Amino acid sequence: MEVPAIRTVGLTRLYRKPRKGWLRRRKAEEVKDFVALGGVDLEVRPGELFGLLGPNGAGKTTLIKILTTLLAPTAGTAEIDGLDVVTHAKQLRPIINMVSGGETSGYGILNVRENLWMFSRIYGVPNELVAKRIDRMLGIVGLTEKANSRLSHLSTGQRQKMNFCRGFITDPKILFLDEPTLGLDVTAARNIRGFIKEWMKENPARTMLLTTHYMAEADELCDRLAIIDQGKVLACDTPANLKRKVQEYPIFELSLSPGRDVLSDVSKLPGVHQATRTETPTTVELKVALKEDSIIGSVVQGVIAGGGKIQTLKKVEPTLEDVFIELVGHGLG
Ligand SMILES: Nc1ncnc2c1ncn2[C@@H]1O[C@H](COP(=O)(O)OP(=O)(O)OP(=O)(O)O)[C@@H](O)[C@H]1O
Repeated sequence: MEVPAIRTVGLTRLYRKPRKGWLRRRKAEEVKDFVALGGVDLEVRPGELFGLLGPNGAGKTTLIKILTTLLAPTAGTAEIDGLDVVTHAKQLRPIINMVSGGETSGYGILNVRENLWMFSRIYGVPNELVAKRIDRMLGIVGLTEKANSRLSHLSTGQRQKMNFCRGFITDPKILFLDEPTLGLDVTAARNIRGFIKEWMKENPARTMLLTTHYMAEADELCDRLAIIDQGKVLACDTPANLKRKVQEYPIFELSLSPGRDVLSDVSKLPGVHQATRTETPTTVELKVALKEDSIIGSVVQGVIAGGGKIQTLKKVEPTLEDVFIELVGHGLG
């Protein structure tokens, strides 16, 4: 039987949250446990590019930290390539690597090439391979010109690119990417997504677990994904199957001029399954999932009666955000 690349059973992590006055009186009854992960069961197959999609605070980083042996679970088990993250941490560390968006790793006084060389050698990458891999990765992220610049002289985005390189140069069997495109410009993020796909195709034995709260990124990259909120997995499937689940409700997007909030009026109309509102500096976007197409007539009337001014109206295909809204009743933002 195939050994799963990642397997968790009832994985739970509590954080001790000090209540007010904790510094003065640290009594047991004043400390309340916070459930960051509440019994997560997951199985990722070898070769899969698996996504974790969830809002801020959902538990994604906590899960990745446990899987990469940086944090101990409170209960449940987690295995990487058949090795338990607690009892076999030492054996599994050489086959994994992790990139965390927004993380500042490396030494400021070393330049980019020296930092990458150091991390590769710590992992035991043969010296003759290191230079080649560093050059390739720097080229991919567009950092070749900064190879000899000190880390402390790089911008935040450039450091993030170096972090990204660091994750790949050890050629891990299982790679964890926590928000890899966080804070990167559009072109850099696109290049990185392209490289992620290419890297996975290069060797079918590689597995990747990626967290993101960019839905388009999850949709574009992931073979399967788990939607996670408040420490629980709400759904787990391919992006296409997840979207199919919400296809029974036609979805319309109305762009309105800023003005009175008509969301609650629209939500109460018969035949409206879900309604959400997003504000941009110039417009208000109203998204409605309806029991059937014909209901849109009463939605338009309801918006106008409520004082809303409609700029555009279109029917749209469901996105992963619609799946998320269906599952938790609000958007990811
Ligand atoms: N060291 C800690 N002590 C107490 N609570 C913590 C700690 N680390 C995380 N938490 C809490 O656990 C929950 C999950 O946090 P986590 O960082 O795993 O979320 P996330 O899904 O990665 O969020 P984001 O997208 O914002 O990075 C949050 O409510 C957070 O406040």
